[in-house]
Amino acid sequence: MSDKHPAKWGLTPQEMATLPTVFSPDLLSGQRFLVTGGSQGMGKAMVFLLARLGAKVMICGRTEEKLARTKSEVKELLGADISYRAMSIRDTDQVDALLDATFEEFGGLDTLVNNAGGQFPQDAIDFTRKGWAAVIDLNLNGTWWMMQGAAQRWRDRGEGGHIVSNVAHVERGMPQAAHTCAARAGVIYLTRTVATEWAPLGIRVNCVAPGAIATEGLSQYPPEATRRLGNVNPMRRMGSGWDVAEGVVYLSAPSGNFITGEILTIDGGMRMWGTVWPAGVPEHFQV
Ligand SMILES: CCC/C=C/C(=O)SCCNC(=O)CCNC(=O)[C@H](O)C(C)(C)COP(=O)([O-])OP(=O)([O-])OC[C@H]1O[C@@H](n2cnc3c(N)ncnc32)[C@H](O)[C@@H]1OP(=O)([O-])[O-]
Ligand SMILES: NC(=O)C1=CN([C@@H]2O[C@H](COP(=O)(O)OP(=O)(O)OC[C@H]3O[C@@H](n4cnc5c(N)ncnc54)[C@H](OP(=O)(O)O)[C@@H]3O)[C@@H](O)[C@H]2O)C=CC1
Repeated sequence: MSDKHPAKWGLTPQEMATLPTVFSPDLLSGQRFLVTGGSQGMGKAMVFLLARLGAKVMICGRTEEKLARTKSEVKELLGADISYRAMSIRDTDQVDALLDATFEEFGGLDTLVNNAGGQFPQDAIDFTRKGWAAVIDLNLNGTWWMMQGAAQRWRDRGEGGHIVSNVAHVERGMPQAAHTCAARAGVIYLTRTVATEWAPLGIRVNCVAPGAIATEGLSQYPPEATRRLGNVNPMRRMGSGWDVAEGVVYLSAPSGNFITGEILTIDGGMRMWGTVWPAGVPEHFQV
């Protein structure tokens, strides 16, 4: 298990179109979703599942080509139309434009999924200021601009909504990813805070916290690190984007109506046992 290293990470569109789901096909009929980073990885699995359950979906990402490909795959395999907009969540003007376009096209929004994010593996002691700022800006600031912008629009329209942010399992820290650990901890505590502030507005706010999940995003990690990823939790296998997508649906559908301020951990038990070491295990920790 531990030395599994596929040539290509992630689920195929055909798998996402046919994987079994516990949810009924019309569960999200008429529900409107915005998924940031919906063009690959976990975000794309969410898009396929949401579309299969009848939701209207808007996605965004920086690369138009990947967004257009996802749209055409969803159309071809599911017969569903999704919308997209190329943008960066780090740019506040682009965040406003995306939210305005989504509310206008769909006549409102029911769930915002903050999934876009990422980082590079490095020892914290070597972070440059630019590298630190990039990871904080993407994962903490970008996520916050999306959260606040959606909540302001819901408040102004007198409507409620739901926010679910894809963070990471960070309870025991994240060696070689301290920047993203700090940013994700920030999102978790923003979630726990505004879940109370925004409850009177009818806005629920939650997170999903994945462990090691097989997605295209892992291709930017060194093989000596990714080879170990199937061995960093008690189940001794990686999760898939589908596992996380089903968690997002559980929180967003009526099953989540009384859930707010929650962090749903989807990690095969990694919070109890296993360490990722995304840049490779340092000599001191080798056993
Ligand atoms: C933890 C394991 C489990 C998790 C797995 C996943 O999340 S899988 C999902 C994984 N998916 C993703 O992560 C997807 C999204 N991630 C990204 O787009 C990038 O990782 C980003 C967040 C750094 C933004 O990048 P950008 O270019 O748009 O941003 P920018 O131009 O503002 O700042 C760039 C600066 O960042 C620095 N720097 C960058 N790389 C390295 C490095 N290898 N080494 C060292 N430093 C590095 C460097 O300072 C660089 O400046 P320079 O030296 O060029 O002047
Ligand atoms: N895979 C894993 O094991 C784990 C992943 N995570 C986190 O979960 C989330 C999803 O992970 P995963 O599916 O693996 O990631 P991927 O790298 O496969 O996908 C990331 C998505 O986010 C988009 N994106 C990146 N930067 C921006 C930006 N500035 N603005 C808008 N969109 C952006 C990407 O598109 P584009 O590049 O075109 O912008 C892409 O669609 C990320 O936050 C990740 O860090 C957390 C724990 C574990």
